[in-house]
This record gives sequence, structure tokens and C-alpha cells, in this order.
Amino acid sequence: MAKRSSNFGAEVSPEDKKKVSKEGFQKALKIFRFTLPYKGTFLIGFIFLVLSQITTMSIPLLMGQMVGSIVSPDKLPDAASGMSSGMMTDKLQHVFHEAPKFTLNEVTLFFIGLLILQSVFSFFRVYTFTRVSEQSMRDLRNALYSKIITLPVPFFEKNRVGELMSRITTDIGQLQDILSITLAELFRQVFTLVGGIVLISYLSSKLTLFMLLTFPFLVIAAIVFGRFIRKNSKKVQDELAATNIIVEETLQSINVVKAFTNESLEAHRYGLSVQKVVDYALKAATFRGGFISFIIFVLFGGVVGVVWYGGNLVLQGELSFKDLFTFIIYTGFIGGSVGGLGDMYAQIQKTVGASERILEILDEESEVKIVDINAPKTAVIPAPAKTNNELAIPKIQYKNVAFNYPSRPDMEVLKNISLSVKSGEKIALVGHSGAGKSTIVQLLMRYYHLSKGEVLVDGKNINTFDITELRKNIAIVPQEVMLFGGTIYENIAYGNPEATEDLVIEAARKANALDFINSFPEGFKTIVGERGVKLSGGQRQRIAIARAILKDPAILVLDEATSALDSESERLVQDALDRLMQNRTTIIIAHRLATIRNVDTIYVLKDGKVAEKGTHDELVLIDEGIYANLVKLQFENAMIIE
Ligand SMILES: Nc1ncnc2c1ncn2[C@@H]1O[C@H](COP(=O)(O)OP(=O)(O)OP(=O)(O)O)[C@@H](O)[C@H]1O
Repeated sequence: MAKRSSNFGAEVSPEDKKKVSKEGFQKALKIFRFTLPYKGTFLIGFIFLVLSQITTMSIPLLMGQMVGSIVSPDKLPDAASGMSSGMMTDKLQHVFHEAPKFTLNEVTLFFIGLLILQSVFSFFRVYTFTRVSEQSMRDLRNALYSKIITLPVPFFEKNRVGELMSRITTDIGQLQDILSITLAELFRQVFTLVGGIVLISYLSSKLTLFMLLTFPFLVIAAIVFGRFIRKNSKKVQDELAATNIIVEETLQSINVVKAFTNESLEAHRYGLSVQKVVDYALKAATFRGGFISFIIFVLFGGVVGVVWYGGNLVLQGELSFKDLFTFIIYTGFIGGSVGGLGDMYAQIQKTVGASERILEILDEESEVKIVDINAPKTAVIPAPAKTNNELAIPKIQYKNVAFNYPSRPDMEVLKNISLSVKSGEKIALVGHSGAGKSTIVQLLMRYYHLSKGEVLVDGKNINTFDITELRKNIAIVPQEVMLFGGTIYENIAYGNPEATEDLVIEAARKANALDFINSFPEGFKTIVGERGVKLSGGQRQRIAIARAILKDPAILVLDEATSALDSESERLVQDALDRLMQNRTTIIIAHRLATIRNVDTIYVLKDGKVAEKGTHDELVLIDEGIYANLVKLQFENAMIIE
């Protein structure tokens, strides 16, 4: 049986605290469309649930029958009481006024049969509900993950990774619980409550009314205590979140903590935060403890009251002893379900919150489509005709582009930028940190929408291209190369998962990466990334170059590493880059000016505008020019280092 506790004030995360409104509830129900494909199985599960519940509800009746077959007037040992058989029968006739219909053995046999049936029903109920919940939550997980990764970049600036992770883990887990356990439990509780009350009112309407008198106390207590408990448990949750942030931050920058020898400081900070959690939790526990003891008092008090009042009814001959016995067991059932309903409410609150959050993401608009990567490909692809989607060696133009990031609408990062790269040419973007160099490139990838102006590739506005096709034609060799946990081979093949082994090895060779890869005992199978071999900066860059070679893009973006490599590494990387740049239109985000002497045009950015433009030779000649000054500075720095 699932957890059934009388905790009206079960802890619900702060974001779920809002009351379950009708609209919220209806909206949340939309998430159950994921169970629709499995409605047949669900229905079968539901039938088993009803059957098992009917068997459960028959238990008190059978218990009553058993008691009835034990204690009936004709079976009472009159000698023990010291009374004559006639006297005894007289006195207790109205107490045991019904003669038993079945013998004890008959009832017991029937009981065992019922229990066997109940076990069978329960097994299939649990199995079918789990099947429905597992399958529909698999579909929901797939849909949510596919949605998340196809959403545009600004979405990831609004939502933290941790939050998205908890959507896909905690929130879906919550929905899974409700499907596999809570829904069945809710049905059981309501069935027990309603069925139980109907059955006992048949046994004795007076006693039923008497028992129901306890209900208003329970409801009022639930409302009053519930409010206090929720208020305090919200504080507990908030404080707990704060402690988690401390752990997350310090573990992520553990090297910094150690370098500054701040372990004790952090331990103290964490200790204070954890103590606050305890303080609030204890306060909440006072209310919860009070509430639970109140509930226990009322529930058991109710049972005692029922026995007392029912006992009197029995003595007055208005109720038979076996019916009182049955009544008491039903009262226990009903009490349990009332206690459980509070927990159900908390669960429903949580689930409504979870589904709202998931639906919010599912309702966002994707920028790309997920395609079936296993779908059969059309046999041989003929040589591509030059269409919108097939960029040969394209030219790129930025026309009066203005832009601000959606997260900072008041700060114009690019102001009226115009630049052009002819087919197969190389340009470099230069400027101080924060001048807007990376932003220019991000706009080419269509990560964001422009505020003003347009970006053209091959004379066509990039918004007219299919976004996947556009991005397929651009490769970025980033400053900080991010490798996935996996083998070197997989990391290179990421550039084109369909590439043959020969092509992957060839790409590694062109990227000057073959030698160092072969120097590892495992070669291409060497595991890299967080749990694997740590590659040096230069090695990582060459993997990134091999990836780009494999992608074979028409447009190349090189975000030059800020940190200088040693001269041998530098030569290998530069050599690989030169090979990569051949026959491609290239934009270089340059930090070290020595590497861009030969590009066709250098754009010098300042405060989001193009301040200077020309070849290296032209720009160094500008008196007091920004570029000329930068060159001078770097030259002087280089002299000092040497
Ligand atoms: N995602 C973002 N959201 C909001 N503002 C951003 C975002 N990315 C960059 N910025 C801001 O836009 C401005 C330009 O940043 P950008 O990264 O384009 O500069 P950069 O010239 O490439 O700098 P660096 O050489 O240091 O990489 C900066 O002021 C930066 O703070």
C-alpha cells in the first residue's frame, strides 16, 4: 500500500504553495494527454482497482459475519455466567438478536477465497498502472527534452540549468507518482469514504450521524493548522535552497576555495545556513506535531465515542453486536481515508505546480525540428544544386545592424554595424573586451533576433534560410573548447556523425592532431572530458579544428584563444587553421594581432560601432589609431616577456 499518513500539512515546495485553482487544475490536466495512447491499459487498471476496492470493502462485512457466527445467543456458554440458559437468552436476546446464517468455517473459507481474489486484483492493478505511468512519462520526458534543446538561446538565459534539470527529473517524477500511486490512492480513499459511509448508514443511521459529528473538527483543524504549517515549511524550503546554493557554488569553484584556504569560512557559512533550516523546521514541526496529535485524538476519540454510543444502541436492542463490530471496522477505514485525503491534497497541489511548469516549457516555440536520425536516407545524394540552402562560398554582409540582448533591453551592444566579407575572404574583428565581437558572430548563427538592420548571406537575409541548414553551413572553433565525455573519436565525429572512420582520421590528420592522438595507448578510443584524460589547450583546439574540418562548412568562425600556446603548439594549431580556412568565408575574432596580418579586412570595434576598417598595413599607419595603438601595446608586451 502506498504511504497513507494523516499529514494535512505535508511539505509542498514553495512554488506549489498556491491554491489549486479551477483553471490551474484544468490546465494541469492537459499534461495527461501523454497518457491518452495508453488509455486502454489505464482502463483495465482502473477495473482492477475497482474490483480490489470492492474486495477490501467486503472485509469488515465478513469479519462481522465471523464474529456473528462465534457469538450468537444459542452458542453462548451459559454455565460460565452462572445463569440459566433461558435467563441468558432472554437477557441477551436483543443484543445478539440475529441467528448466524453461516458457520465459522464457511465464512472463513469464503474469506480466504476473497483474499486470494484481492491479491490477484491488486497485482494487476499495480502492474497496469505502473505500465501506463512508465510509458507515458517516457513520452513526456522525450517530448520535454526535445523541446528544451530545440528552444532558442534567449530561453537558456532566462532559465538556469539547475531549474531545467529539476523540470525533467523532480517534476516528471511527481507526475509519475501521481499516475502510478496517487490517482489510485485518491480513488481508494474517496471510494472508502463514500462507500464506507453508505454502508454504515445502512447498519445504523443514528450511529453514522454521531460519527460524522467529528468531521467538522477535522476540517477546521486542517484549515487552521495547514496555514501555519505551510508558512513555516515554505521558509524551510527557501533556506534549504540557500544551503544548496552554497554547496553548488563552492563545489564548482573548489579550486578557488582551496587557493584562498577558505575551507573553514565556507564550512561556517554552510553551518549557519543549515542551522536556520533546523530552526524553521522545528517551528513547523511544532504545528505539525500539534496537528497530528489533534487528529489522532479526534480520530480515536471518534472511535471511542462510536463504541460508547454504539454499545448503548446494542444494549437497547437497536443494533446487533456483529453490526457494531462491522461498524467499528468501517469507522477505522473511513478515519484512515480522511487522514489520507490531506496528503492527497498536498500531492495534487504539487502535481498541478509540476504540470504547469512542464507545460510552460512545452508551450514555448522551438526554433528547430527534431528529426528521426534513423530514418532511411534517400540513397545517393546528387551533387547539390545551388539553392537557398546550399551555400557555396558565400559572401556575408551586415547592414546597419543594431542589437541588444533580450536580458538587457536598455543596453545597446551593437549600434549601426555594417561590414562585409566577400566570397572566400577572411576578415578579423578586433577590439577591447566587451566591444561586441562575439555578439556579431552570434547574430550570424541566428541565436538572437536583430533589433534593427539585416544580416545577409549570399545576398539573402539569413531569416529566409532554414535555421538548421544555415547553422549546418557555419562552423565555430571556439576560444574555450568544450569536449563531451566520451572518446576522442566521438568528439571529432560530433562534427558530422555520419562521417566514415577514414574521414574522421583524415580530419584529425589535417588538424595536426593525429600524432598526439596516436601517442595515447588507447588512440582514438581515449576517453576525454570530465572523467577522462585532460587534454592541453592546444590539443583541445586541434580536436575542435578536426571537428570543423569534418563538418566542412562554407562559413568559418574562429574565436581565437586568448591564452597563448607555446610556440610549437601555436605553430601546429595555426598550420591546421590555415588549412581549415582555405576556400571558406572566414570571420576571425582576434585577440593576438600577430595572427591576422594577412586577413583581407580588419574591423576595429569600439562601443558597439566600427571605429576603423582596413588591412593591417593600412591600419598601422593611422596616427593615434586604435589598431595602431593595440599593435604597439602588444609589441611592447611581447618585448617585455622576451
Ligand atoms: N548573453 C548576454 N546577455 C546580456 N549581455 C551580454 C550577453 N553576452 C554578452 N553581453 C554583453 O554584450 C557586450 C558585448 O559582449 P561580447 O561578448 O560580444 O564582447 P567581446 O568583444 O566578444 O568581448 P571579449 O573579447 O571579452 O570576448 C558586453 O557588454 C557583454 O557584457
